[in-house]
Amino acid sequence: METIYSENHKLRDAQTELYGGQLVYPFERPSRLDYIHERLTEVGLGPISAPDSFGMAPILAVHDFAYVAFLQSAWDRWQAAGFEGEAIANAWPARRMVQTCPTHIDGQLGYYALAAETSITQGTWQAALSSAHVALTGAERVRAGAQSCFALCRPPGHHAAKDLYGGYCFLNNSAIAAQHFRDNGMARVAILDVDFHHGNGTQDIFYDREDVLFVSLHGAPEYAFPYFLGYANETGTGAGEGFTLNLPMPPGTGFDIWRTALATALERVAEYAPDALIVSLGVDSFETDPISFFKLTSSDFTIMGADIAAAGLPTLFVMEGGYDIAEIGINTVNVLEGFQGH
Ligand SMILES: NCCCNCCCCCS
Ligand SMILES: [Zn+2]
Repeated sequence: METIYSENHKLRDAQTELYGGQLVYPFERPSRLDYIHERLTEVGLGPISAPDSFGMAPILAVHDFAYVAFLQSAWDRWQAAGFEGEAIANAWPARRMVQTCPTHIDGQLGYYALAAETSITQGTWQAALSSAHVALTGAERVRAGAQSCFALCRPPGHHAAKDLYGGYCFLNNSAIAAQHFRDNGMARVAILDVDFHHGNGTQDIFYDREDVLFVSLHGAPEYAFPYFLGYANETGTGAGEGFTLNLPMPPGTGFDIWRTALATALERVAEYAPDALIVSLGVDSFETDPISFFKLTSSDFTIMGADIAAAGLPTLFVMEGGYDIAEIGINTVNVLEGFQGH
């Protein structure tokens, strides 16, 4: 299986994350991809190729123009406003307040942020754009006939909505790839999100549409970020009714239960009969992930890959989360090796 990868991810080098009332070194850090890259090379999964550029059109096919303009200028405007630290949202349009975008950058951060843990820094925009181009390049490989491809994306994307960032995400790489498939001849695309966290952004982007099926396995929102989306009763709206399937699971869930949910998810995908499958591949369902609460083992990820392969669909894997850094390489590549059958 070919991997698409760019060193540009290192431009996203935030030094602070708000966690437990402290500013800590971010869980979503550049070294995550070093461990995956090292493991890919170690097992010889396949060629590792640089992304092509796709400009801004595929980004703007998913994300609002004003939101993209905000992302592009936020760091410079934050610095110009005289703030010392990294750009972190701290005021939101809460209940019964107006959803009007303020002029000041400090207000705009809160208008566009869904969570406070994710800072914006110098290079964040460039890294996010490059990450989307990694996903688009992988999509092009699948469109050209590859049975599978791995888009080693960083920063991740599945929490980002058309006009929302947070959960370490700025541009929704999987959604951008899905829209690219739709804009280039594919009638139906399925997105399977196996990251521990609900892909609220991906769900939101396609929620009223029947041409993209969204299925997610995740920590129950009563207990897990993003907390405010991902319930089983969210099934789509309008034309999209029935084209969102959420499979939330409680703290402590192990692979026996998780795999049953995967089977349910894949049944829905088979019934939908898409032209391609995009897997939002987060491996934070791992038993010792520091910010999650599922109990999958490294060998479970191999089985996960094999189960997904059984769907028999052209498959684009898009890297999302995974924060047990020492094990992220093994766990991620186990999925891909399991998918390939060895
Ligand atoms: N107390 C946990 C806060 C989690 N904050 C964001 C997690 C984003 C995961 C992306 S895959
Ligand atoms: Zn996650």
